[in-house]
Amino acid sequence: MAVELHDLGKRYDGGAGPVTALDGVTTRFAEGTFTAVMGPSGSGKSTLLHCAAGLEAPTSGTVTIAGTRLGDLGETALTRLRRDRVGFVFQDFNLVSSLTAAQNVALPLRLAGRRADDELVRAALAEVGLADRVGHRPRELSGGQQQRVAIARALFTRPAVLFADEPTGALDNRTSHQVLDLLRGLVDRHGRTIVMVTHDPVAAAVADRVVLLVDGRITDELTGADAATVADRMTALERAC
Ligand SMILES: Nc1ncnc2c1ncn2[C@@H]1O[C@H](COP(=O)(O)OP(=O)(O)OP(=O)(O)O)[C@@H](O)[C@H]1O
Repeated sequence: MAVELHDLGKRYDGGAGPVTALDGVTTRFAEGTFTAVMGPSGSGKSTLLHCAAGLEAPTSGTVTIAGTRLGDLGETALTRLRRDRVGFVFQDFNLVSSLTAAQNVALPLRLAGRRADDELVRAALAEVGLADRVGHRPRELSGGQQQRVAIARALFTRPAVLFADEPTGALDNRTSHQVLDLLRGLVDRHGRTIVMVTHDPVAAAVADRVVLLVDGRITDELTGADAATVADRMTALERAC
């Protein structure tokens, strides 16, 4: 199993009073599967992704990635696991503007004091369809191409799972489709495991499974649903909230 979440809870004790962002989430993301996480605004989707990726510590419950329980790790081991076993892509790409596509892909390894093999970097960019953009800087790339560089960077260490938080949120429809096709192909052709937060039923329908969150709890799941079915379920959820 790529990722297992057991009875995950997350509470924020902010100035405005405590907020329960996750309330007993139990689920699993199997290797070679594509899962979308949906839910109304504030339902805990980003918190779920951050806790599952080890970017934030849950208040209770456990996260297990490729057989390793994150709560058992010290800070150094957790940093290493996050770097080597977890990929993360964000809505706004988070590329370094002064670096080329290839340098951006190699950056996490370089920051860890390791060298990235040029051929492997080139292959990673080829895997996302950017073999001819290796030397381009982010401003010389379209939004969709920048997101593909971010995906290549996230996958470079061959992580057990790729988490994507609204990866198509900043892209137009056509470019979104290209990025979603790429993600689907990474699962189908390369056996990657992807967990993606999205508001978009069309994006969610590309996944094998859609997990629906309400008030920090998983309330429903859909398997193999088309965009219309996902949209109907979301509308029903939002009406009930
Ligand atoms: N750092 C924080 N401090 C306090 N409360 C927080 C913090 N981060 C998130 N929350 C709260 O936790 C709840 C879940 O937030 P989260 O961002 O996970 O929701 P979301 O489903 O991703 O929302 P959206 O779709 O609007 O991005 C919200 O009520 C939010 O206000």
